[in-house]
Amino acid sequence: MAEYNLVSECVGLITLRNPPVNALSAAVRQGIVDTVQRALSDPNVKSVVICGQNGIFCGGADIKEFGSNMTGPPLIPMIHAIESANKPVVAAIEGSALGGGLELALGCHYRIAHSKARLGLPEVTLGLLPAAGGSQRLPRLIGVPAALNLITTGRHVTAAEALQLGIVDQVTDHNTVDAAVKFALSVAGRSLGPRRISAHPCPQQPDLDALFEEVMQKVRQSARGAIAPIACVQAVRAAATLPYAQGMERERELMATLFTSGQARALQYCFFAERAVGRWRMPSGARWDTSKPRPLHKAAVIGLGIMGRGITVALAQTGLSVIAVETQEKQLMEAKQAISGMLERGAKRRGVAPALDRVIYSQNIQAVADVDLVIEAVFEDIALKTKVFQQLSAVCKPGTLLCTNTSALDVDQLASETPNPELVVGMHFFAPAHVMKLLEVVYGPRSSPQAVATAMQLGKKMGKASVAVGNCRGFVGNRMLKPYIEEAFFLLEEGATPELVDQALEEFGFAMGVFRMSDLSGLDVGWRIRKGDGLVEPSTASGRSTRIRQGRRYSPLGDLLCEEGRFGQKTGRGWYQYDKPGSRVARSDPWLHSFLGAYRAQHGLVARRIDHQEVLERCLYALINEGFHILDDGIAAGPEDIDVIYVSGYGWPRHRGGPMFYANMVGLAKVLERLEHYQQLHPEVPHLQPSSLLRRLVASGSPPIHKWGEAIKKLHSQL
Ligand SMILES: CCCCCCCCCCCCC/C=C/C(=O)SCCNC(=O)CCNC(=O)[C@H](O)C(C)(C)COP(=O)(O)OP(=O)(O)OC[C@H]1O[C@@H](n2cnc3c(N)ncnc32)[C@H](O)[C@@H]1OP(=O)(O)O
Repeated sequence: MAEYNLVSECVGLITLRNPPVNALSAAVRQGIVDTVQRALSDPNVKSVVICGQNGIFCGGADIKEFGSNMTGPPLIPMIHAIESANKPVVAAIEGSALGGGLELALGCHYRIAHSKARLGLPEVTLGLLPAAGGSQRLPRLIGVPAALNLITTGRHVTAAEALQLGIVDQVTDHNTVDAAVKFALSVAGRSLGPRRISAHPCPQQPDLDALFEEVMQKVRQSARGAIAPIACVQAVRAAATLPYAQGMERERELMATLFTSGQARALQYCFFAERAVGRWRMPSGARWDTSKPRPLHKAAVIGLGIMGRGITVALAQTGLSVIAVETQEKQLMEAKQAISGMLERGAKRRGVAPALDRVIYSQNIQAVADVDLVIEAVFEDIALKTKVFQQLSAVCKPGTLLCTNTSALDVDQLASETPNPELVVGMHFFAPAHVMKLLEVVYGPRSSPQAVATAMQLGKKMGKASVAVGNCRGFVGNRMLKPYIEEAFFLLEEGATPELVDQALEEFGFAMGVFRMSDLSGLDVGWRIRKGDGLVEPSTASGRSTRIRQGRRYSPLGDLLCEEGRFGQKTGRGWYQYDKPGSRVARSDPWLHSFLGAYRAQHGLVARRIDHQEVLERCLYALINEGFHILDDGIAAGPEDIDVIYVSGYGWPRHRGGPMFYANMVGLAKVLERLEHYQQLHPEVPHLQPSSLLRRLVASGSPPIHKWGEAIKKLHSQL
């Protein structure tokens, strides 16, 4: 919908009205077509201003329409009609002008932006390209290199940067619509030819071929198999080399390939999934919209190792006062230096003053007496954490929320050690905590809805994808990682190499294969956990029986490497070799290959040829299968929660939508069939046994992913 008013006697003011972001739905497009026509045909109107209601210009095309039959006037002719108008049209940009919203503004003759506005062409993040002329107009307006940067990354720019680049004509700190109306009055009657961007030639660029070759190479590398960034480069190339009309034709062709692609579906699913996880709910019936978060002013972090330092930085950057506690003086001084450095670097990047004085350092846990929330980040040891929780319960004022940054320990057990278990939740950060996007907020059966709401809101303020999950071993992310890693170990026993497994996973789109990731995070982490679980045994024994532990297949390969002191990057040796400890470039290691050969010989294993498909099926389907168990157990509220966790915290390629979305794309029946196949071959591997939820979903006709929630409820009620 678009509203029309005549203001200042001769300016036609068109206001887009489609809350919350004034997306260009069919009704809005129709409204724009009608109101523009009205303004142009009214002889009293000398110029036109387009703005959006509620302080936001336009969030772009209506993404929800993409999956359906699109009706209403198409965007491209609508924008052409504005550009070819014989009266000046000014875009008054407040809040956001994104995607189709910015393309609409580029069709206007002038653009005035509020200083707090943000502009961008983020279509690439949805698996698309700016196909309402954006890929053709932006390079003509700001030149090829800058346009390539914006279009291939989808990044949003501030009004100041937009002014510098030449995207907007004026920036105001005052009322943007008033400024635009004033501006529109001042340009009434001026020649519009030079203001029509489509009529501009693209600014000359020396050695265009070399530029595009270089950009294409970079984009291919960072795209990890995503097709939209490549199509974006091709579209900008068309703008640089073809007349406008032919460039538009090329833009349309490229968009046609992207529009119906699985990648676009996956990326748009991720967009909505990220928003859906904010609408959390607990099995108790508590929900996001009925649970009020507690206001937070002061927080504390206990334990200033790597995690505690990152958490302190993340808290201080949200504007909270933080008491950072570390009992050992030397560690406290080291942490203070490290935290100050991180805050200074972060502030420099964001162009703000560092929040150094927001952090107070103390060796004494008594210093946290008056904080609203504490995040405990001491060593991962249940006895130590229990002690800290007991101390906190005695020290903190009544009502202080007690959060534990554990990655695997039982949040409910910790809660039971405190007099107020309802105040306890897990906040599982990922290292480095001030950088990584993911936060698992873990609730136990006794966590209060308010405690969960507060932790979720805090995560959002930190800019994290916060996902509320139930309490179980490994929560969601690490629980699903276990079968994935185990399958990778089994594949090595059967004849694969770390290089082969990693290559298959990286070609699939993972940032890093499982073995490179293991080298980065340290092999000793898993070793310690397996020791704690009583799985690690002396390495001298051989034969099949030593590879069955606690009644299931077990591979001691990781343990054997640790016994050799090969902990990964930090020791310069792991599944790969490195130039020196701490170095990041993984090189194939002949020692490892002969070690694998000797291991197979010792255990009577005959290496066979393993292809990429088997690697993907065994590692990914085992992980997905665990995801179905998690849904069945009610640990994650829906497949979106699992997918957001995997995309934002575990390097799962976003253009494949997350593991559960991927299973839906592959087909549940196919996933089930392959799991059954591998389970027959490896009966001693329980994680290959298809989950009963997967079986039930297939039996009920494999509903599409957005219907799983309903199906799960129905299946549970039939049990
Ligand atoms: C057969 C072949 C045919 C081929 C040819 C096809 C022709 C088609 C041609 C079409 C050409 C189109 C070219 C243009 C494409 C686009 O414009 S794509 C959209 C680009 N825009 C974006 O990516 C912006 C997305 N939105 C945001 O980044 C943020 O929402 C925001 C605008 C910055 C606001 O942020 P915030 O205040 O934090 O609010 P949110 O929580 O993010 O959002 C609030 C709710 O609004 C929903 N929403 C946001 N944007 C859109 C949108 N563009 N469309 C629909 N809905 C949107 C969002 O989902 C939230 O709602 P809930 O999910 O219900 O919470």
